[in-house]
Amino acid sequence: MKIATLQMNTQDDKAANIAQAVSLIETAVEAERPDLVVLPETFTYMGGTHESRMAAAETFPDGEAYRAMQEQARKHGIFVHAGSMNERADGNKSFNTTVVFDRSGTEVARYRKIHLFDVDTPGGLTYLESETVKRGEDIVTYDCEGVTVGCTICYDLRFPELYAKLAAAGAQVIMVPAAFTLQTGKDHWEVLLRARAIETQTYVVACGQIFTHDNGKRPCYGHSMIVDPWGTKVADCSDQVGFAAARIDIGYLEKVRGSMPVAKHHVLV
Ligand SMILES: O=C(O)CNC(=O)[C@H](CS)NC(=O)CCC(=O)C(=O)O
Repeated sequence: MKIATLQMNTQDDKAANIAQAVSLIETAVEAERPDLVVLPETFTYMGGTHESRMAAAETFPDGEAYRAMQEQARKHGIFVHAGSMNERADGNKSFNTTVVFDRSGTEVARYRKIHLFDVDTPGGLTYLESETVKRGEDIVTYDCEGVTVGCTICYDLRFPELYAKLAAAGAQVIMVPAAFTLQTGKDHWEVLLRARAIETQTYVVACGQIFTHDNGKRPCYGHSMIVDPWGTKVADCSDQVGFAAARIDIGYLEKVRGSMPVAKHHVLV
């Protein structure tokens, strides 16, 4: 199984964002022949006002972005892990939702971000995601032709208990679509991704936003990467709009888990 992580720069023009995603999928499919592609958090819309974001939010399955990603899955015969899209919720809020399509374009998973980013970052930018987003409650995994894939989004990365639960549910690959900030990302992103991969002995596939959003006000860190179950980075998008790919080797994962069976050695939980 081969996965490509597609690093984007999303702005406040939904049609242009969908076009950027489609173009990256086409190029990555041509170059890498992946079985699965993953897109970043809120790849359909970033910036704007609360009103314009709500206008760009969708109901599924009739939303424009939903249908475009479903069509890409079907057209190329690949799994599309559509990082996240704003899904309309009650009370003038949305869910921050991943939808996954299989090779036929059938929806196989839907995950709503559990941990919301209400944080003052060191650079002085304040984020209050819970003001506009409703949090999800369910832990989600899906089967990708014999490989179990777990869903997380961005700030979820800081909560290892979620990753432990996904691993306990059988996850061999854990996805992390994100819009990680430059301020936090430069010091924490790779450390956290590699730690989650090492402690769960899974492939961690991270897919971020790069450059600025919201009229230059919000820089994201990029460095979408794939980390293997030993904690080694095996692919990195660096700091550009583009993609990186890696092969998921379940034999290697089993070897790592077999020689160091940490899942069987927990005594405090
Ligand atoms: O709101 C949008 O437009 C897209 N979503 C985001 O940017 C989200 C919520 S504000 N960002 C994060 O979760 C960053 C986490 C992070 O950077 C960290 O944990 O350090």
